[in-house]
Parts: sequence; C-alpha cells; structure tokens
Amino acid sequence: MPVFGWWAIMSRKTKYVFILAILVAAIVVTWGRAGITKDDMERLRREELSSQIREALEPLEKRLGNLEKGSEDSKYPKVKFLMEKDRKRILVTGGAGFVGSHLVDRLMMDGHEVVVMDNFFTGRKRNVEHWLGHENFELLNHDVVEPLYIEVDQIYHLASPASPPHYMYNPIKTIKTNTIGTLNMLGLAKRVNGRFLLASTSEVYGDPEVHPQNEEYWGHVNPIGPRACYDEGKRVAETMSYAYAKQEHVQVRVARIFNTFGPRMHMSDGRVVSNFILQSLQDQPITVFGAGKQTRSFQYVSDLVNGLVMLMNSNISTPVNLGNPEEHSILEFATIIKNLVGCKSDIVHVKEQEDDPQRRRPDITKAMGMGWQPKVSMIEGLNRTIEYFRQELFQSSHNQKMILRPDDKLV
Ligand SMILES: O=c1ccn([C@@H]2O[C@H](COP(=O)(O)OP(=O)(O)O[C@H]3OC[C@@H](O)[C@H](O)[C@H]3O)[C@@H](O)[C@H]2O)c(=O)[nH]1
Repeated sequence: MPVFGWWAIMSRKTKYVFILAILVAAIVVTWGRAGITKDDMERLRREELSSQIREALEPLEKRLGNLEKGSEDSKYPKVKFLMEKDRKRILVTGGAGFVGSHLVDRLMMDGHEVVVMDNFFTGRKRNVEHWLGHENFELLNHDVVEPLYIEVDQIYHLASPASPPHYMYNPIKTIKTNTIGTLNMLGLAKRVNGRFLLASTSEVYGDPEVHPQNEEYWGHVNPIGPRACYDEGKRVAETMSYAYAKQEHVQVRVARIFNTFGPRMHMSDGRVVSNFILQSLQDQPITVFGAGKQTRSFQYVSDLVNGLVMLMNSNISTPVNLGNPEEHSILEFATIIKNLVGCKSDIVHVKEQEDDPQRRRPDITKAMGMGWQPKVSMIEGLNRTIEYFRQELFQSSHNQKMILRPDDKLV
C-alpha cells in the first residue's frame, strides 16, 4: 500500500504522534550529528593547524641547523682533510711570531697537525688565536733554549728575535736562542728522525762585498759588532745544521731569508717597513738612518711562506736564498711609502746604524730552480700592509686588539 494510503486511514491523533516522532527523531539525529561534527571539526582544525606550523617551521629549522653548522665551520679558517698517511705532525718554533704565524696558517690549512712552540718574547698569542681549540693545533709556551721531547715529522725552526732592535736588546739571549736552541731542535730532529728546516738570514752575508748575493758567497761579517749576536748566531746555526747532517744523517734544509714584511708585524717591531708605515699613517717624521743610500730588497710574507714549504719538501739540502730581488735605496723606499699613504710626514735623517749592511739583494737563481719565485709585487704587499696597520691603529685607539685570520682578504 502506498504511503499516501496509510496516511489517509490514520486518525488525526495518530498523525500528530507520528509527525512528533519524526520531528524528535530528526532533531536527535541532527543534534547528534552536529555535536560530533563540531568535535571532529575542532580536532581536524587543530591537526591542520599543527601540520601547517610544522610545515612552516621545517625550512626554518633546517636553516637554523645549517647556520649552526656554518658557524661551527667558520669558527676556524677552512682546513683541508688529509688522509693519515699524508698528514704530517709539524713543529714550528717561533710559530706565534710574524713569519711563524703565517707559516702555521698555511700548514694548518693544508691539513697538517701543527705544534707551535713560542716563548712570546716577540711572538703574540693573538697571531695564532684563530686556531686555539682546533683538533689539529697545539700551542706550547716553551723556550727553545730548554730541550723538548715530542714526536714530530718535520721541524721549522724559526725561533729568534729578527728585528735589529729586538735582537740587540738582549744579545746573550739572542746567542743562546740561536745556538743552544738550534742544538736542541737538531737533537730532536735526530731523535725522531724528522726533517729540520733552519730559518737563516741574509745577515749571514754581513755587509756584502758581492752583489747580488748568491749562496756561494761566504759573507763579510764583523764577529764582535752589535749585529754579531744575530748574524754570527745564525752562521753557527747553519754550521750546526750541516754538522748534524754529516755526522748524524739528519735531513736539513737552510733558508736564507731576505727582508720580509707584511701584516702581523709588531707595531713596535722597529724594522724599516713597519716604522715608515706607522710614521706615515700618523703624520710623524719618517726616520731615515744615515743618508739613506743603503739598499734593501723587500719580499711579501706569503711569498716567503711558499718558499719555506717548497724548500722543506724539496731535496735541496744546501742553503737557498728566499727574497724578492726588487732593490731600492732606503731613501727611495721612504718616498714610496709616503706617497702610498698620502701623508704630510717629513723625511728626516737620523744617526746611521753601526755595521749597517750597505747593499742587499738576493740572487734567487737557486730558489727559482725549485719552481719558486715571488708573486706579490712590493707595491701590492705594501698596500696590504698599510691597510693592516691602518686597521690596527684604529682598533688600538679604541682599546680593541687586531686579530687577522688567514681567510681575511688582507693576507
Ligand atoms: O726607522 C728606520 C729603520 C731602519 N732603517 C734602515 O732600513 C734598513 C733596513 O733595516 P731593518 O731594520 O728593516 O732590517 P735590516 O736589513 O737591517 O735587518 C734585517 O735583515 C734581514 C732579516 O733577517 C732580519 O729581519 C733583519 O735583521 C737599514 O739600512 C736601516 O738602517 C731606517 O732608515 N729607518
């Protein structure tokens, strides 16, 4: 029977009851459904929201992670990874000094393990501060005059004051450093069967009668003059090196280093480059010792470091000159720096130094034979050094210390 037929035979009361029942059922269903949907909707909404937050946070977390990783990486200058068989353990005496610290940067970045030994007479912690805590780096506060027992493959022996006012300050200590200190390091090289490089100097040629100076020249040195503690000290250090080579079969390398300059020279170094630059930057008189006709040839520190590393790893056991043959009189040099800085300083002549070598220029034929030659021109090097001292003067006038990392653009 069709629904309409039922409806027709229903009493009025039954119809009311029927309609009421349908209404109640509809309300119950609708309310019930509405209640569940509300909860579900709320849950869904919450889930949706948290997934949106997660989605939004994910790239941020990733970036934060990368930043943290990045800051860990950039805490130290970038270091190559070397397999154990290629990685050497290298001692650098005087490694916190001007040349030493640049050499340390190079060896560290090449991926080696580096032990720096320094007594901090002229060296400074801040020259190597950027490596403190690195797993490949160790810093020893130790005087080379005392023996040292460690295990190393190579020794770069640079420890000694190098600037005339510094080495003349305590001549006996300079002699001890270059004699007893060198003996100690040669003894260490013998014990560990390591290779030893001596940082010798153009000063072994004294006030030369041969020009330019090649390695065959024996030199012209005053053994009792004010420079003797250094030049005779280095001459005997060379003698000791070859005695150990001959008698004990120690592998030795000898670099005769000519005048070198660059960032990280001490403000009170006292050598001509830092003196003239600092005087020019402060509009003070530029002090030329004597008439200024004496000559020097200046090399930039990064060229020297390349030469030292090349020589250490070469098979040349006889002395090798490392220097830039571009030669200038000291008076010319004063004018060059004055012009580069663009200052108002006067050039003044003060008392000449006793035993000051009159001409100095390296013959670098031998070094070129091992594939080395200076790459940084004197002017380019001077501009970088002027910038370094400009920054250092600014920072020290604000009670800040100047720290130069090898990944800074300046080096
Ligand atoms: O203010 C100054 C400083 C120095 N000079 C002169 O500039 C010339 C160079 O003097 P420096 O003190 O820079 O260096 P020197 O050449 O005398 O000795 C250097 O030689 C080679 C390295 O082994 C050493 O770093 C250092 O001993 C000298 O003729 C000196 O008399 C000045 O005219 N004015």
